[in-house]
Amino acid sequence: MKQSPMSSSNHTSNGNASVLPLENGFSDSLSLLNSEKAVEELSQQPLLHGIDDHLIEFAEALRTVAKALRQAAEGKASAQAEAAEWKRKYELERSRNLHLERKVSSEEHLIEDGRVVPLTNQTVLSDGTPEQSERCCGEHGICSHEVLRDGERDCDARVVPNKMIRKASFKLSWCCKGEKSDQKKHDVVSFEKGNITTAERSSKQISLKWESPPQTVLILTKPNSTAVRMLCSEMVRWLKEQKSLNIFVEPRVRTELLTDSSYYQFVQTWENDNEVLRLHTKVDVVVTLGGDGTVLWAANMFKGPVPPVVPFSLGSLGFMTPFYSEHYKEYLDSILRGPISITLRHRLQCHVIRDAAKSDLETEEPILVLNEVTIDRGISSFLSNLECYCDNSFVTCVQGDGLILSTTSGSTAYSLAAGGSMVHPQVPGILFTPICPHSLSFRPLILPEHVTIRVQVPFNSRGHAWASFDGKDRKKLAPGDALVCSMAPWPVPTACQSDSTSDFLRSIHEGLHWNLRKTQSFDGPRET
Ligand SMILES: NC(=O)c1ccc[n+]([C@@H]2O[C@H](COP(=O)([O-])OP(=O)(O)OC[C@H]3O[C@@H](n4cnc5c(N)ncnc54)[C@H](O)[C@@H]3O)[C@@H](O)[C@H]2O)c1
Ligand SMILES: Nc1ncnc2c1ncn2[C@@H]1O[C@H](COP(=O)(O)OP(=O)(O)OP(=O)(O)O)[C@@H](O)[C@H]1O
Repeated sequence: MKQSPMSSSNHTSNGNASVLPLENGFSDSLSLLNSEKAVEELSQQPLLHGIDDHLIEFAEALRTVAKALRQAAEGKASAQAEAAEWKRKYELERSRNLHLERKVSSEEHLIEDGRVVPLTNQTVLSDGTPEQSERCCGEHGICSHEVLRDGERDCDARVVPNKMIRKASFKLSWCCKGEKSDQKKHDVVSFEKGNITTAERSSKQISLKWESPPQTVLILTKPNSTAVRMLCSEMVRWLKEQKSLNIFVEPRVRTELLTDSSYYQFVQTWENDNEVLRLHTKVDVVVTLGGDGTVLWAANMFKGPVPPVVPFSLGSLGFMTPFYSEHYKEYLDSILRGPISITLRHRLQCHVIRDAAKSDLETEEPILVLNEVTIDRGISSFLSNLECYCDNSFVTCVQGDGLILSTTSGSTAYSLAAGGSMVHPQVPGILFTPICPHSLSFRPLILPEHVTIRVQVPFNSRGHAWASFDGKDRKKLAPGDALVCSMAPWPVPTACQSDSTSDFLRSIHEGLHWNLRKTQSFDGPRET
């Protein structure tokens, strides 16, 4: 339809306030009305001889279309008129406020050395009007940090315009489990002038740059695999001869290497658990050869800080193993040079507190998990009954097969199988996923990383519960026992093949064939 020459005007020819210009591709209502009139005129002209029924039908159709368009335009016109009315009211209110503002600030002067000085920190322009120094949102915007002025209302609800309201100032502080810590204050959030702004992201792609060259590598391997064993001996030789590195392996692997050849005498190992506890002080890089289970194994060896882990894929799935073993030389070459993109995989720290314990501090050795801790009914045939608390607030009572408390790295493992969401490993959070809950309304939760979760086996529970850690180390929980779980201070830094996000997406595509569907054919019904 042709645009009416008057379509950009806000007024009709009879001077009535009408329709504002339309911005959605329609012509304005006036042109629609004109079209309808034209159709009307056309249809009322006497039929010329020879014009057949088609023309009548055509005119009827045009009239219907024009009528529909007119109705649409009228609807839009009334909405726009209403908007215009609101805008007018807003402008009126705004100019009244500005007027009051000027009045108040002119009353707020004090005499200093015989000069008139404004009380506020506003600059006064040459004409005496105060300059709006914080007008950052454009002419019609209201910013939260602007000083808002308002009036008190008298008993007849009339505005008495003399009271000035300022935004209250405040301070933010950070605390976790009762302890105050302002360390992150200016890293992540700023709160200058009463405005809270996220200055930085709390989690980012992390890059590791060596400040001195790595010297010692620990190689951990999946047992009972010929392919892994062959690759391990080849890699040890290359790292020694080409990179002159110190090499540590597990006692089992050293024995295997020496069975193959006495050449491997230089390979180091440990003799007892105490030496394992001190490994992080000697090892610069950990290489894993296996699947996800080997990465879990490596994480489990470090009860405190973990050196960067380079996971090579020699398993079937490999969500945490982005490196292809065929290209190990190129990968290791670039990793030893740095910088490396890493994913900081958070771990959960779990404590079992027995009923007999006098306080929550009396716990068994903490256990760190990279994937999850599972509390289930084990071999018991009874429904498990678990009372759950988050920072001492009651969450729910899980009645079903059990509960999974998972890290975001573990979100693609058991938690996924139990219906939990898949979460990017760099997202800080704890997944709370029930296993076969006997309830129609239970849904998995994701809780923030700073909380402490307590799972209590109630005294009235019919059976025991069993806790397992990354699928291992089962511990029996009797009625009255509890498991307390929070984020551990030592994450597992795993090297990325490209970056944390690309590696995560590639693993869910390749590992799970996530959302793989044949593309719908072009051939078929289509919108016209
Ligand atoms: N129903 C289930 O899905 C189920 C049941 C029990 C245990 N698990 C998982 O197995 C893990 C132990 O792994 P394992 O290799 O020692 O035992 P495993 O040899 O029995 O392998 C379990 C499978 O889980 C995969 N897996 C492990 N961690 C993963 C992760 N973060 N993301 C995606 N997949 C992952 C492994 O690749 C493997 O295919 C447990 O932590 C638990 O998450 C899953
Ligand atoms: N160094 C190790 N010593 C003892 N056991 C290990 C070691 N590395 C891995 N395992 C165990 O071996 C099992 C299998 O390991 P992993 O998951 O790495 O291989 P996979 O099962 O072939 O891989 P995928 O799960 O991808 O198919 C796991 O239960 C894991 O705990």
